[in-house]
This record gives sequence, C-alpha cells and structure tokens, in this order.
Amino acid sequence: MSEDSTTTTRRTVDVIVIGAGPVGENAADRAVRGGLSTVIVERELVGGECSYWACMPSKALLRSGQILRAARAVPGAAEAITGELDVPAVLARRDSFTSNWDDAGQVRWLESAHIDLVRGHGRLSGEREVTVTGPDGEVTILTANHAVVVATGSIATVPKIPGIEEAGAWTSREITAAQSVPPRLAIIGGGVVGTEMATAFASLGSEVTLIARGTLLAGLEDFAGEYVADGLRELGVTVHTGTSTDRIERASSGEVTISTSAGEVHADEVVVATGRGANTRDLGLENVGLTPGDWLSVDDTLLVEGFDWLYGVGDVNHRALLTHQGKYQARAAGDVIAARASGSELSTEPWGIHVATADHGAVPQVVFTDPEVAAVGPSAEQATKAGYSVRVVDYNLGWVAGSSLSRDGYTGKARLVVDTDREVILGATFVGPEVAELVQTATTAIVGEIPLARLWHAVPAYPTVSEIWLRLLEEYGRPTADSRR
Ligand SMILES: Cc1cc2nc3c(=O)[nH]c(=O)nc-3n(C[C@H](O)[C@H](O)[C@H](O)COP(=O)(O)OP(=O)(O)OC[C@H]3O[C@@H](n4cnc5c(N)ncnc54)[C@H](O)[C@@H]3O)c2cc1C
Ligand SMILES: NC(=O)c1ccc[n+]([C@@H]2O[C@H](COP(=O)([O-])OP(=O)(O)OC[C@H]3O[C@@H](n4cnc5c(N)ncnc54)[C@H](O)[C@@H]3O)[C@@H](O)[C@H]2O)c1
Repeated sequence: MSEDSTTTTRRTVDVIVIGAGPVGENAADRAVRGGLSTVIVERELVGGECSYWACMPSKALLRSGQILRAARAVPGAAEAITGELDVPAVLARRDSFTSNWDDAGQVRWLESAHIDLVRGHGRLSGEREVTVTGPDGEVTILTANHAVVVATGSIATVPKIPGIEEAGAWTSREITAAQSVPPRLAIIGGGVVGTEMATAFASLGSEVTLIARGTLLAGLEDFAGEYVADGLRELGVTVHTGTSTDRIERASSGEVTISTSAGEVHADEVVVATGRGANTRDLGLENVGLTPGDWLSVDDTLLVEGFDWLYGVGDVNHRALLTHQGKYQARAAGDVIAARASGSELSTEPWGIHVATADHGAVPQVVFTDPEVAAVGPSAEQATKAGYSVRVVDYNLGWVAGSSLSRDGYTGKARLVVDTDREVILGATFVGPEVAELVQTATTAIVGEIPLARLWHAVPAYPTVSEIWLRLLEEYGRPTADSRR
C-alpha cells in the first residue's frame, strides 16, 4: 500500500493502554471491570516479553534439569535414571509454553475480557492522545476520555564493548528462544538472567562460561550469589567474578573470542545479560514534555509525576522489573483509573486499594538457579542503610528434617532480617534446592507486619521444609511478655 493511500481512523475510548504484556493486560482488565471502555495497543505479540522471551521460556528451559538433579539426589529414584536430558524434548516443551510464538490464545483472552486490540506501534501524540501506526501503515488516532497507561516494558541493554555488535551477541531474546544448544556458550553479566541461563544451558549440555564484573546476584544477600556460584561450578560452569570484558571478536570460522581481564574465553555464542533499559525511546514522550528513553517516574497510584491522565506501570516505571510486581501495580492502576473516572472515593493511604505500597519493601523474587534463591524485602545491609535497628537470624536449611528428606546432601541457608524495635520481619532470603515456595509466607508476614510473637503460633507441618520458620524463630528467641509491652 502506498503512503498516500493509507487510511486514518479516529476513535475515542475511556482508557488507552500501550503495550499488551502481562502488565498492560492486567491494567486493561481492571479498567474494563471498572466499567470503562478500553483499547490496548500492541506492536508485537500480545502477552509481551514475559510470555515469549523471558519468564515462560526461561523457566521451561530450567525445569527439566532441575527435576533430573532432584531425582538423582534421592537413592532409589537415582538408580532409575539411566540417561541424560532429552534436549529436543526440553526445547519442544519450551516451544509449547510460548505457544510457538503465536499469540492467538492471548488474543482470545482479550476478547473474552472485552478489551479491544489495536495492532501497531503506539506513540503519544498529545494530551490523552495516542497515534498507532499499524503493520500496513494504517494510522489510528486514539483519544482517551480518562487515561493513557504506558506498559511498554523494558529492553536489554547492550554495553559498548568493542566488537559486540559485529560478533552478533545474543540478548535474553535469542537465548530464551534458541532452537539448538550451542556447544560452548559465554554469558556476560552475573545477574538474574545470566545465572539462570548459565544453569539452563549447562544442564542442556553447553560448556558455559559466565563472566561477571562483580559478584553474582548483587543486591541480594551476599550468600545467595556465593551459593549460586558454587552450584554453577558443580554443574560444570566456569565462573569468572570480578572480571571485565574488553573486546569480542567472531572469526570467519564462527568462533567467538572474548577478551577478559581473566584471559580469553572461546565460545560458539555469546550472550549479554547486563540489565535492562526503559522501552520508551520511540514512544512520543517528547510530545508530552518527557524525555525519550527515560524510565517513567510515578507516584504510588502509578500516575506519572506531573500528569493527571498518564500512568506508567510495570517495567517501564523501574520500580521492580518483575512480572508479578508489574501486574500488582496494574491492578492498582486499573482500579484507581476507574475510581477517578467515576468520582468514587480513593483509597491511597499506605496499603490502600489504589496504591502499590508493596513496591517499597515487600517485593518477592525467585531466581530459578540450582540452588534457587527466594527473597523478599531488603537485605540486612539495605535495611541497616535505611535506618532500621536490625537483627539478622541465620539458619542452615539442610538441618531441617523436611529438607534432608527431600534429597540427600541438601545444602542451603535461610536468613531473616528483623526490625528489633517492632519485632517484625523486614526481609527474608532462602537459598537451597526448590525453596521458591517458601517466600510467600515471608511476604505475608512482612506485608501483614505480623509480630514474631504471633508467628510462633503459625505452626509449620512436620516434616516439611517450612519448618525452617520454626527454627528461625527459635534462633531469634521467643519474645517475652515483657518485651511485648
Ligand atoms: C530472560 C528473562 C526472564 C525473566 N523471568 C522472570 C521471571 O521468572 N519472573 C518474573 O517475575 N519476571 C521475570 N522477568 C522479568 C519480566 O519479563 C518483566 O518484568 C515483565 O515482562 C514486564 O512486563 P511488562 O508488561 O511491563 O513489559 P513487557 O512484558 O516487556 O511487555 C511490553 C509490551 O509492550 C509492547 N510495546 C512496547 N512498546 C510499544 C509501543 N510503542 N506500541 C505498542 N506496543 C509496544 C511490547 O511489544 C510488549 O509486548 C524476566 C525477564 C527476562 C529478560
Ligand atoms: N526469575 C526472575 O524473577 C527473573 C529472571 C530473569 C530476569 N528477571 C528480571 O529481569 C531484570 C534484568 O535481568 P538482568 O540479569 O539482565 O539484569 P540484572 O540487573 O539482574 O543483572 C545485570 C548484571 O550485569 C552486570 N553488568 C551491567 N553492565 C555491565 C557491563 N557493561 N559489563 C559487564 N557486566 C555488566 C551487572 O553488574 C549485573 O551483574 C532483572 O532486574 C530481574 O528483575 C527476573
């Protein structure tokens, strides 16, 4: 279709959501449930990064290796394991979790939720206005009666390492969608993506080298990164910490050479996993007085600072780059937009209905390495820096009956960060095989500000791994009647 013959359509709706990732979908859903007509704009696949190139494929790639190692650690089951991972079957299972990168199922969900989809690239073109350029160049100018929600997520940042582009370095997109397993894989970045993908591809048979400029999983308790480094080494991964990457070169043979401060690393593919940037470069931010490429700074109702109609939810506001936290924000944003539209009373006090208070100190995260890391709230260092009177309580997870029953040679560690003034938990970290499910109890205790004295009455079943809670409380010591006054 020539440029001249492109059509322009104008539509007015109550709410426009740009980006149909998990966060945009939830914001739109809540707005519709609040009685508002809502259009969602998506330029790629409905379901976003999480569904096709992040959470789902990465966890599918990790699960088979995890379950195999778990079985190998239990005599009786171990003897029944006579082979290695079936790599094509693992990749096929990953493909099924991404629906083969087809969003028909998610589109059906939008329809069932009464959310209108406009496919194309959306840009803010004025107050409450979004101009969408469709796949064939057709233009839709959308005007919102009430709100525009930006939920465009984040994109991988690629550091300026000489030769990185020419070498065709992969990002999280290519590694999570890989159709074969590179025999030798180098990963730059010791964060969550780097450690998870090193775990997955070592399990799938790659010879993996992980190059981290600092420690692993910085920002979490130090012992988390240390356990994960040990776990990776046990899987055969070469882990270089405190190592800079100076240059990358791909030879005509296809081999990639990475020059680092620890020497040369040779690989078939190299992945950069060095963090994320705001997906706002081509969003028309300049048309509303904001700067392209910036994260959107929002208040606790997710309103972009200085606006009464523009919201930023999920990765794009940089509060917590996690699907569950973005969806939590989206529920608050959709509900507050509906409340503001109808003139209903707002509930914006901390922990109110229309605010994302948990973003400030109760964000749970699971790193699906082996061992896993499950953490919520600040680390001991972060809590101390924030001015709390802190006591740290540590316990060896391997000493809990449920852990030792779950597998032989269980090693792991748990930590509570306690606010000694109020005797409530601020943060918790669990590191060990399959600890993911432990974190929700800690999140509940933190959000509920449940006094330790009351937690003594929350009795974990015997013999489960959850008995770590009892051990941690005993380690802290039972608050006395005096201390509770
Ligand atoms: C490898 C990897 C693994 C991860 N694993 C986990 C995990 O296990 N658990 C977890 O909680 N988090 C995980 N994350 C983080 C998680 O993927 C993000 O927090 C989540 O995807 C954010 O959701 P979102 O809706 O804000 O953005 P996205 O999922 O990025 O969705 C944004 C959508 O907006 C669209 N879009 C962008 N700009 C425009 C535009 N101008 N017009 C129209 N559409 C546009 C995009 O095409 C996309 O569909 C992982 C991340 C990575 C990279
Ligand atoms: N299981 C999960 O919940 C999960 C899984 C994957 C990703 N995520 C989310 O996705 C986000 C992005 O993950 P990520 O691993 O890309 O980021 P990250 O922030 O976790 O780690 C980035 C790492 O790259 C290093 N780095 C940064 N710049 C560098 C450079 N120029 N050279 C060398 N190293 C450099 C940092 O020191 C850090 O170790 C995370 O914030 C996380 O919240 C979550």
